[in-house]
Amino acid sequence: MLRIEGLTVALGGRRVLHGIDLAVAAGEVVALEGPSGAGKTTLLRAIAGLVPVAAGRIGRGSPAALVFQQHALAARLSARDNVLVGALGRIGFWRAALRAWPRAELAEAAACLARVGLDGLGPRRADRLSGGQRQRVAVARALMQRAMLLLADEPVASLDPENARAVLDLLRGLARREGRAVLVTLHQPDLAGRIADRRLRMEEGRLWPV
Ligand SMILES: Nc1ncnc2c1ncn2[C@@H]1O[C@H](COP(=O)(O)OP(=O)(O)OP(=O)(O)O)[C@@H](O)[C@H]1O
Repeated sequence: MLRIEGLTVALGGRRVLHGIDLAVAAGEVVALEGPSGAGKTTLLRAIAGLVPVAAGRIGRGSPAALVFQQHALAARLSARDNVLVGALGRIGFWRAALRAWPRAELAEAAACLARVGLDGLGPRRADRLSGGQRQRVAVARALMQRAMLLLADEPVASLDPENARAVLDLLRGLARREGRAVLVTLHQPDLAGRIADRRLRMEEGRLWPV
């Protein structure tokens, strides 16, 4: 699903990633650990096509969807409308702005919310959801993008242990049941051990097995 070879990225004139090699298979969960500033976020952003690549190549078997740790939702929009943002690429800006969502997209958004355990919470404003529920909406939006490659950057950093486990179990289930590839950065080794098939450590822009 993802194959990276010799990926080098420079930001602000400084090399941040040094010749990264990494493959993630369909159905696999890979956890990225490592100190702050090591380059984990930069790697996910490069895979998503958000930062320029200085050297190397990134092969994707599917579009990638990013799930951020926080500030990921439009606070004043409903959970459902936040999920529908994931369909913007298919629908186009003006139809979305006019709220002229095709019926099939509305049904798909409801199904995505149900798959993350938020059945019935579609109409609720994002800022009236709990932290765990918000993170589930962010995952539902990634599903709405129909991405088979999920890139989750500290998806549970702001959650209590119980909600953190629930969100990670959700990501793991999406890999297991639906064959999605998941690359997730995590600060807590215990959580990485719980979710990951494989754990990697990033230090100063290089990857090592844990
Ligand atoms: N836009 C930018 N311009 C210049 N340097 C940047 C930019 N963004 C990040 N960096 C630098 O790149 C390095 C890697 O940052 P990155 O955010 O990828 O680390 P990280 O491992 O995700 O850290 P954290 O765990 O704190 O999120 C850091 O030294 C950072 O200062």
